[in-house]
Amino acid sequence: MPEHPGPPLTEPVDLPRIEAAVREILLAVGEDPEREGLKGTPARVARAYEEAFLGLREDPAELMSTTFDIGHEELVLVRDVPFYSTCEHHLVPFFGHAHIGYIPSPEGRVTGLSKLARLVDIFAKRPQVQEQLTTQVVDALVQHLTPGGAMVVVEAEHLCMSMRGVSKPGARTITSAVRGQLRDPATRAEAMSLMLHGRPR
Ligand SMILES: Nc1nc2c(ncn2[C@@H]2O[C@H](COP(=O)(O)OP(=O)(O)OP(=O)(O)O)[C@@H](O)[C@H]2O)c(=O)[nH]1
Ligand SMILES: [Zn+2]
Repeated sequence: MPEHPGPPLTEPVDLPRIEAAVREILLAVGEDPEREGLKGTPARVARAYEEAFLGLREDPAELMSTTFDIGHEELVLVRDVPFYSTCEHHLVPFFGHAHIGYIPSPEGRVTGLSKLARLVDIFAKRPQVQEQLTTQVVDALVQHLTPGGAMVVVEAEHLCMSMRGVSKPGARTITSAVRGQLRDPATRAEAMSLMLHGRPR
């Protein structure tokens, strides 16, 4: 599969295959998959992965097809959108908040605010790295809304850095991706301060 998002997958998740794999993992760590507490686990994990990777089967183009003719050509910003994603290196969660801004253009389109939050979920619900999540959201805005500018900032904690490995709970990673007019330093600074103003440290 390409690193960059391809078309949405049409085949459903192969739940029995995940179940078999989870059973193998349990056996490999020395557990008994037949014991009472673990009996339903492979099936539960399969459903949990299906949910965690829903975004592989969702289409950003379809989501962004609801648009309005509002005639607003100033910054639109939705901030503090919570998300949960899955680190593609360790298959453990990373989670936090996304801030999404864009400047509509006369030749472009304005979409519903909820669609910006849904767009984050479409890309978060895939095996991901934070940088790629950030650029995929901003590039989808550019592709589907043809805005004057677009900017996405993602703040997240990675459980692969908190609960294991380097063990640094509380460390937060901030990534940003900026396109078009929002690359102008003054506009970018304004958007960034609106995105991060008053956030708890
Ligand atoms: N750039 C980037 N790195 C990430 C992200 N999520 C996890 N990582 C890093 O991916 C790296 C994988 O490193 P490896 O050395 O292959 O794996 P590892 O031995 O498990 O590394 P440690 O996590 O340091 O124990 C780690 O440094 C993680 O912190 C992400 O979203 N973006
Ligand atoms: Zn990781």
